[in-house]
Amino acid sequence: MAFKRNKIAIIGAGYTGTTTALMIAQKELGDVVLVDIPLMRDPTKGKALDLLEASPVQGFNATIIGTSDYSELQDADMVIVTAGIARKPGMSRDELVQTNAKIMKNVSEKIALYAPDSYVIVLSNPVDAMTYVCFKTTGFPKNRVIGQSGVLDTARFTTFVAQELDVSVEDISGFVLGGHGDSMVPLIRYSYAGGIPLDRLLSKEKIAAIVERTRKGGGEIVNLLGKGSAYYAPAASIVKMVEAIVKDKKRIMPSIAYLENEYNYNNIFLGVPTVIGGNGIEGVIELPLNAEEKDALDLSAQSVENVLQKVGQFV
Ligand SMILES: NC(=O)C1=CN([C@@H]2O[C@H](COP(=O)(O)OP(=O)(O)OC[C@H]3O[C@@H](n4cnc5c(N)ncnc54)[C@H](O)[C@@H]3O)[C@@H](O)[C@H]2O)C=CC1
Ligand SMILES: O=C([O-])CC(=O)C(=O)O
Repeated sequence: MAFKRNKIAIIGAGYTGTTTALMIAQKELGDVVLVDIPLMRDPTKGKALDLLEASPVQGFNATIIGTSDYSELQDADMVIVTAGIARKPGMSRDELVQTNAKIMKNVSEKIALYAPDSYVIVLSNPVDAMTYVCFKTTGFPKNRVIGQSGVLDTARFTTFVAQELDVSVEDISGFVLGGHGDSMVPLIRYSYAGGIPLDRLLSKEKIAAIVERTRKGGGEIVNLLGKGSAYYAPAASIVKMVEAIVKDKKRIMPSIAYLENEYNYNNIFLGVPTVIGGNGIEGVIELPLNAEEKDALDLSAQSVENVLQKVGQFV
């Protein structure tokens, strides 16, 4: 049997979806199918064609098609869901729940129908709850339904630390856990600059300011843009997860995983350290947390639970 390229579908051809498509194609991770709702003209086809026409210039090999026909998902190896609305300045992500849960349910039914063996990465907000809706609607096993937040939140954290220390971002490592909201939990005890614990290099006050900026990192961009939300760093974060799966890299990164007793939580999707490889989420790593860290994680989990209360009718 001949080898063939991966087929990666992206549902939602807006800012995050198209940026993700470009990065996937540039890295030759697979052929891309962009899916969006039908409109009078055909912007999804137009965006796909424009992306494809970048391939001879940059020298990447991938087909990119745009469609509103869900049957084009047929046999996709991976599906990325970015469909839905984004928040406006002054809104919280949680305020998107009613609109996006309806969209997520609809989209998830299509994924289950046309791509029943696919690995799904969810981006749409509020992402912890939307990943739950996708999991319940598709009926896929928990290793194949993954939400993206921790890679992005950690990237924001490491960006701010590197700026503060005036050192390379490559030398900063950290871990942001919990829900993708203002109560997310950057774990300072597990954060390093060149192997040196962060609290040896930065004052308590500086660290507290970075934690606060990280928690509000999405809102900072929403306010600066005025319309829409972040898309370059979110797309880069999804692509890191896609690459870990299609290349079976078994990378350790935070992702939104279904928990069955890990960290003492049940029947919830929450950001935790995971191993991501050819089987999707191959494991959840349970870090020992001190009382303060566990309290912070409990608070964050509670805010995800509060949003989950509102998706009852969609699962
Ligand atoms: N989890 C995370 O870290 C992040 C999450 N987000 C979230 O991702 C979502 C997308 O953000 P953007 O791409 O910036 O928004 P966008 O508005 O640019 O794109 C969303 C696209 O979804 C499409 N869509 C709506 N209903 C659909 C359906 N039933 N089927 C197919 N397509 C449908 C829209 O037509 C639109 O093109 C938002 O909910 C946003 O809050 C954004 C950044 C980071
Ligand atoms: O802030 C938003 O609404 C989009 C998002 O989740 C992020 O950029 O972290």
